Amino acid sequence: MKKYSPIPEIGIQNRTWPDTQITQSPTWCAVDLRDGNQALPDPLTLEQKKIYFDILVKIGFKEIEIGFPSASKDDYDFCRHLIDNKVIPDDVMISVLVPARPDLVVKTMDALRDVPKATVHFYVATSDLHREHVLGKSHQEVFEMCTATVQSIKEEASKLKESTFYLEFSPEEFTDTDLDFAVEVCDHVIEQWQPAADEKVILNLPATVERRPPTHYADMIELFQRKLKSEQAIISLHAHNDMGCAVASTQLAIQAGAHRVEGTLFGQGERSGNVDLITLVLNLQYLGIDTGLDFSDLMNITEQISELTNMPPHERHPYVGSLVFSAFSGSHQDAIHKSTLRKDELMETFGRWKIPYLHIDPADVGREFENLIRINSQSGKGGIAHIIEKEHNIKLPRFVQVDFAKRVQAYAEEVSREVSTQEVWKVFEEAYIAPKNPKLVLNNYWPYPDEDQSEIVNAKIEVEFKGETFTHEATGNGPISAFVAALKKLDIPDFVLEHFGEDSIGDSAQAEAVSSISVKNSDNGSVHIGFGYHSNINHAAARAIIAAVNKLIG
Ligand SMILES: CC(=O)SCCNC(=O)CCNC(=O)[C@H](O)C(C)(C)COP(=O)(O)OP(=O)(O)OC[C@H]1O[C@@H](n2cnc3c(N)ncnc32)[C@H](O)[C@@H]1OP(=O)(O)O
Ligand SMILES: CC(C)C(=O)C(=O)O
Repeated sequence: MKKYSPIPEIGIQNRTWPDTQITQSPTWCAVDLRDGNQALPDPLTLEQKKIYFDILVKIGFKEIEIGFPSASKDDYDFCRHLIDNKVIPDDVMISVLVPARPDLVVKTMDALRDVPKATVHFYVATSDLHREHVLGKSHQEVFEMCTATVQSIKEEASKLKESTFYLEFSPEEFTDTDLDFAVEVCDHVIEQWQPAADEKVILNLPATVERRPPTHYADMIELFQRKLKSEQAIISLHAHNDMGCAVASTQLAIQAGAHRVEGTLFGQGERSGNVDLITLVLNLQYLGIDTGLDFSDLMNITEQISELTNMPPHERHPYVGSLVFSAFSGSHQDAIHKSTLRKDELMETFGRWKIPYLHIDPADVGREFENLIRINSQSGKGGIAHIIEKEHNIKLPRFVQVDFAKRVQAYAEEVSREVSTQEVWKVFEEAYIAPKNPKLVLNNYWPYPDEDQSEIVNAKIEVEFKGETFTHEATGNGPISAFVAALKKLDIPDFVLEHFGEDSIGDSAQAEAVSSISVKNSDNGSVHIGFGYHSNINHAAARAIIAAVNKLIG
C-alpha cells in the first residue's frame, strides 16, 4: 500500500463555479481572538486582546469571534470585559465558540450575560476519522450531540431575555466528511434551532485541515448548497492553510456561492494557519470589489499585530512583507523606474492600474515608493538612477547612469550585501561631486560680460592647485567656455568638454541648479564625470567641471 494516493474527486455534475466571477464581497468574521489565539505559543493577555479587538473594529470587521469562554479564565474575563464595559459597537456582532458539550454551553452562556446580541458557535467533528477515532461516536450519536447542544443553548438563552442570540454550527473537518452526512447534520441543526422566519443560521464549513486542492473545496461548497434542504442558511468558509492554498481555496469557494468568510490577519492560526484575510481581502479589492474593510493603514496594523502576537509576517508575505514592494534586480528596477514616472498615462491607456512588477499601487496599503527599489549587485542603472532621483531629486543623464551603475555594482560586490540609499549617495558624491583629497579646489569664479564685444564673456577664477593659490582670467563665447579657458592655464592635461547637462532641484524660485558634465582627456581619451549644484547655474557648471577635472588629474 502506498502512503499517499490521489484524493477522490467530489463527483459533482455540471459544476457552475468555474464560470462564475466574484462581483460582491462576502461578509467577514475575524477569528483571530479565538483560532488565532489558540495557536499562539503565548496566548494573548486580557490587555492584548482589548487592543487587538479595537484594531479589528477599526479595520471594519462587523463580526468578531472573541474566544472560547469555557476554555480559560482569560477568555471568560475578556468576554465579560467587552459586555460589562459596553465596548462592542452596535453594528458589531461578537461570537463565541463552544464544543457540542452541554456542560460547557452553560459556562459559555453565562459569559454572555447582558450582551445585547451575540452568535453562539458550536462545533462537532463529522468526518469518519474524527467521529470514530477521536470522539468515538456513531452517526446517530453525532445527531444526538447536536440536538442536546442546540437544546442547551436554547434553554440558557431563554434565561437571558434581554439578549438576542444567533446560531452558528461547524461540522468540523467538513472537507474530510461524507458530503451527504454533513448536509444531514446541518439540516438537523437548523431544524432543532427553529430560526424565526427572517433569521438565518450560519453553517460554517471548515477545511479544518487542508487535505484537498482548492477545486475540491469549491466543488463541495457548490454541491452542499444544492443538497441542503433548509433555505435559512448562511454558507460560511473557514479554511486552514496546511497545503498553502487557503487563499485560493477560499476564493474559489466564494465563486461557488459562499456568503461569509472566517479567517485571521496574516493567517495567524493552527499549524500553517488560517486563511489570511489581508491577502484575501486585498485580492478582492484588486478585482474592484468593495469589501467594506480598510487596510490603507496596513503598515501600522502589521507593526501592532506583530508586537501583540510576537510573530511578524515573513518578508515575502503578500501585501505586508517588508520586501513585497521591492525590486533588487536591474530589469525590474528599470521597468518600475520608467513606468512610475508615467503612471497616470499608463492608467489612462489600460483603463486601470498597470505598472510592471507591481500588481497594486503600494500607496493603497500605506507603503511608500521610496523603498520600492533596493540596491545590491543584481541592480542596474535604471534602479540606481531611481534612487538618486527619489532621494535627491537629481535626474541622472543616461551617460552618467551607465558610468554610475558600474561604480555602485563594484561597491556592492565589494561589500557583498545590500547597499543602502545613503551608501549609494556616498558613492555618488565621492565619484562626481567631492572626490577625497582633491588636488584642485575652486575658491571663486566671476564671469562678467566683455565691455567691447557682446558675444564674448570674461571669467576670472581663483583656485588652489596642489596647495598653491592661482588667479587666472580668460575669455570665451559663454561663461562656461571662459571658465574652462581660465582653468586650462593651470599645468594640467588638456581636455575637452564632452557632455553637458543642466537640471534643477525643486521648482520654486529657490530651486538649485544642477550641472552634469563629462570631460575627455585629450592625451589618453579617459572620460571623467563631474556634478555640481548651486543656486547660480554658472557656478553649478563650474563646480561640476572642477569635480571632473579633479578625477582627470587625480
Ligand atoms: C478545530 C478547532 O479549532 S476546534 C477549537 C479547539 N479549541 C480548543 O480546544 C481550545 C479550548 N479548549 C479547551 O480549553 C479544552 O480542550 C476544553 C475546555 C474545551 C475541554 O477540555 P477537557 O474537558 O479537558 O477535554 P480535552 O480537551 O482533553 O479533550 C476533549 C474532549 O472533548 C471531546 N470533544 C472534542 N471535540 C468535541 C466537540 N466538538 N464536541 C464535544 N466533545 C468534543 C473529545 O472527544 C474529548 O473527549 P473525552 O474526554 O471523552 O476523550
Ligand atoms: C471550530 C472550527 C470552525 C474550526 O476552527 C476548524 O474546523 O478549523
